[in-house]
Amino acid sequence: MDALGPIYLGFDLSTQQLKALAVTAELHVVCESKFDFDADSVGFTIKNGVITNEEEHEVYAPVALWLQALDTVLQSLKDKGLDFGRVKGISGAGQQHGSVYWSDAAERLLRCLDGSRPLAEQLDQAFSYPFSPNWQDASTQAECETFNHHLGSEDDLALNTGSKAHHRFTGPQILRFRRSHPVEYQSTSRISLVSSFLASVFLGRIAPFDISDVCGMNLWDIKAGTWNEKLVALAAGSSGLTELKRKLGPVSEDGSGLLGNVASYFIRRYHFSPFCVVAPFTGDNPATILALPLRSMDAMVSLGTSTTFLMSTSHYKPEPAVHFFNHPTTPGLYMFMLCYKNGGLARERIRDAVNQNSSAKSWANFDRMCFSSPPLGQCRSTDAMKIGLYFPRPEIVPNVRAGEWHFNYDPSSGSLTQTEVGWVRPNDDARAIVESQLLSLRLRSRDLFESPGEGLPPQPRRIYLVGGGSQNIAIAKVVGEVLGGTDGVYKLDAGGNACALGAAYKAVWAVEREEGQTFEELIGSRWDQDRFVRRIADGYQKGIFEQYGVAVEAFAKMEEEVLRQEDQ
Ligand SMILES: Nc1ncnc2c1ncn2[C@@H]1O[C@H](COP(=O)(O)OP(=O)(O)O)[C@@H](O)[C@H]1O
Ligand SMILES: O=C(CO)[C@@H](O)[C@H](O)COP(=O)(O)O
Repeated sequence: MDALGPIYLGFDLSTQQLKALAVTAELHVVCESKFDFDADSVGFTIKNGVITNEEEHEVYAPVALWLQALDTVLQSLKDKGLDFGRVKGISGAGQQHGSVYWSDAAERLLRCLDGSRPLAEQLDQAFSYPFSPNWQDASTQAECETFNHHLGSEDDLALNTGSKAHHRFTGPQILRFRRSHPVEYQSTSRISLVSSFLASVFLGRIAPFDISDVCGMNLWDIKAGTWNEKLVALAAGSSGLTELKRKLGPVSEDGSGLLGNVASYFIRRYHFSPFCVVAPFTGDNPATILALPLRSMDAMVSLGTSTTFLMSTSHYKPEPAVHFFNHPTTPGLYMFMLCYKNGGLARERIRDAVNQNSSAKSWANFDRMCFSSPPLGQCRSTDAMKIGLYFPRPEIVPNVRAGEWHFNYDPSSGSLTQTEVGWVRPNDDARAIVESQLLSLRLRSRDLFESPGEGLPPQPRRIYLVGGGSQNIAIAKVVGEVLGGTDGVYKLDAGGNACALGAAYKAVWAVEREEGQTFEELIGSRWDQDRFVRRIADGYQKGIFEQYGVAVEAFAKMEEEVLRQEDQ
């Protein structure tokens, strides 16, 4: 490793932590740090990084918490010996959809930051509202209904903006914010996404939206590359389209178009070079697909607080069950995504139940149950398949209330019964929750795949696991069994966080690319496959994959049944 060469920083401001990571121009990770919101913050009443108001289905986070996290994480990188003077470029990622409401004083306060005092203290007056709605928020059902009908149907909205209306998407959230906090809305000078908020702090002025993250708002017309004025006007209401467009500000259409130099605060306090530049920050999912040169039949499964399924594709085929975003670096490519609210925290609940709710947070018992239970709880092929749904929070796909459901499916008769007969709970739930989350991914992604070779059923070529849950080999094994993957299941072995890594690579590319050189070309040429990824589980296994093929149909029936019960 070149001890004096340039360094690039990547940040990930996600639900439960702020992570930071430094790489060399050769893509080697040299330093990492993280700030866990629950464990490390001082003065905030939060759980899993957020505040929940069950009555209103609101979930939100205090913006000041993130400022405290940023100073602490930078100090910790410094304490670990990182020489900020070598940092040539910074990029980052934020949990998607969350909005930050800046006050009239924001630009002045950002411009005049004093390097001797912490950010949180100085930016206290920079916000017209102190909280950011979190992606787990489910308070905007009425606003979503309005959005879905505004262009015709939810299919029309999906075609235009890449997604149908979702509770967490920023357009419906702004509409609700304006209605429920009219005074604060009025005194908002600018609105940022979490990604552009963090970029703004580094820049010392409010940054534009990123071309990929802007697609998580239900406001951006992806094909036209402009705001959809009908939708912006809907969110703006009588306060006016022009005013909301001013609050939203510009969109940075070039994923590599440098935003400017780092603010003097960081030069004085942490000794950054005045030549260090800030590249656009993007959403945490778009940044995750930049952690490796992803090929078209590869899939990524992010096992973070949310579970997401990500692919890079040149086909734009939005429909209400899925999401399409602009690719964060490459015009003409898109990111396909499925997103589930009940990911890591839902699995943790089963882990805790298996541990008999002791204070031990070990995954060992959960993993043992996953390894020892047969697929779908079937000891013999004539046994019923055990399938379930595990939603401690209201779910996104399908849009259903919080709850837990258990079913048995008889493959020979095709009959599905809601029952716990034959279930040994909570032990059987360990494998069943992982299977349930993966069957939903398989159901909704299966049309994207072609057969990878003669005699093989359509499936991904390679599956990459990222996020906190990717450390879990038992989960990885079930991933290969349910989703297949002719090349196997892999884990990133370069640094603890794919999303921050992707952001750091984005900074490398933005600064070092030659004229016209794409992200995939530059990162592909420096990518060291043997060092950066590790095969952790088998993928396609003939017989088991087909068994789950039957279970996918049962799973679809189960969802229909639960939705039918909801409608009654
Ligand atoms: N060994 C493990 N097995 C399964 N899940 C794990 C393991 N370690 C961490 N996790 C999960 O990872 C989640 C956090 O993932 P992370 O990607 O850091 O989240 P986020 O980016 O959303 O803040 C936790 O909620 C936890 O459930
Ligand atoms: O809402 C979405 C994507 O649409 C979530 O994926 C958030 O982007 C937050 O993800 P975590 O990294 O915190 O799980």
